[in-house]
Amino acid sequence: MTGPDAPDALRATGLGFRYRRRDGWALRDCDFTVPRGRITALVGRNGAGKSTLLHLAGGLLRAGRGDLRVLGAEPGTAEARDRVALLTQDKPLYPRFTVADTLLMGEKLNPSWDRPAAERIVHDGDIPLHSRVGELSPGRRTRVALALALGKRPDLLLLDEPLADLDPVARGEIMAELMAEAAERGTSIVLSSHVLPELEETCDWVLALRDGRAHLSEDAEALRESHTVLTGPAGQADTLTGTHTVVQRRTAGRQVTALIRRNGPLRGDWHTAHPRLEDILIGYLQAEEQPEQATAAPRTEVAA
Ligand SMILES: Nc1ncnc2c1ncn2[C@@H]1O[C@H](COP(=O)(O)OP(=O)(O)OP(=O)(O)O)[C@@H](O)[C@H]1O
Repeated sequence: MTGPDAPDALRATGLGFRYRRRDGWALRDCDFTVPRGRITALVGRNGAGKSTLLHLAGGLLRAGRGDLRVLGAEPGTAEARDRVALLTQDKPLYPRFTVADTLLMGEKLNPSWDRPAAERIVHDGDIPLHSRVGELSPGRRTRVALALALGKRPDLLLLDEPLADLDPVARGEIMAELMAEAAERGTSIVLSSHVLPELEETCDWVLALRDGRAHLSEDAEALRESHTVLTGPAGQADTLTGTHTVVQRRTAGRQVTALIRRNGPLRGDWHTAHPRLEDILIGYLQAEEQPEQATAAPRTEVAA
């Protein structure tokens, strides 16, 4: 289904998961939605639960608690498998297959296989079709795995740290490929990465996990617009609490710098700056506690 009533790319309700050999929950009480047609940055510190979430969405794991839907379907069902492609960090490929064999396998397994798209990704990486997959560099293996995932022409593409092994040129090319895929076909893409600067221009939705919980799931532009970096005398820092959400605050001598989510006019004498998405995400990921929440106050634009 397409159009405004189409189901979300991801919808989690009270989602929880725990590994058998681990105390505690890898994911817990997760409630979030990721709309269709977005390129979503899935971010979080090491161990936050990103891979676990992608494995659940790809149907490799089953939710222990709550519910997760992919494009309205239960992950792992035939309906979801046809429409969802997952590229895991270990990029499972047959090492003894040649690249050509691998693409042929993709073609045989996927009725909607797009051979030109898959071959272009391999070709752009100068990867000879007769090379054995096991003899390729990790970055080139990533490209072949991406070719398999994109060649399937999925409606939802889940990528677990696809950029990690790629050189900077290849990272740029792959990100451009993903943006074109989303723009031309409306493919929803969820991409976990620690390379925050590269997400800035590509991603238009952010899903941030923290200690297994969904911390933010929000439009990237709305995040940029609602946050401000303030610098001013440390003595006036108290004017922020109670009105704004203070995501992060650092005091150096008599000066304080704070990243806030604005929730009303600013009081006091502040120098203000617009943060980059990267700064906002680092602010949320570094914050030791949940951000100091504002008490309910009317939401108005910043006067300063
Ligand atoms: N196979 C497993 N068995 C037991 N515990 C696991 C397993 N895989 C992950 N975990 C644990 O689950 C939690 C979430 O891990 P996960 O790999 O999902 O995090 P992540 O955000 O992807 O981390 P990273 O950024 O380091 O890849 C961590 O505490 C991790 O140690």
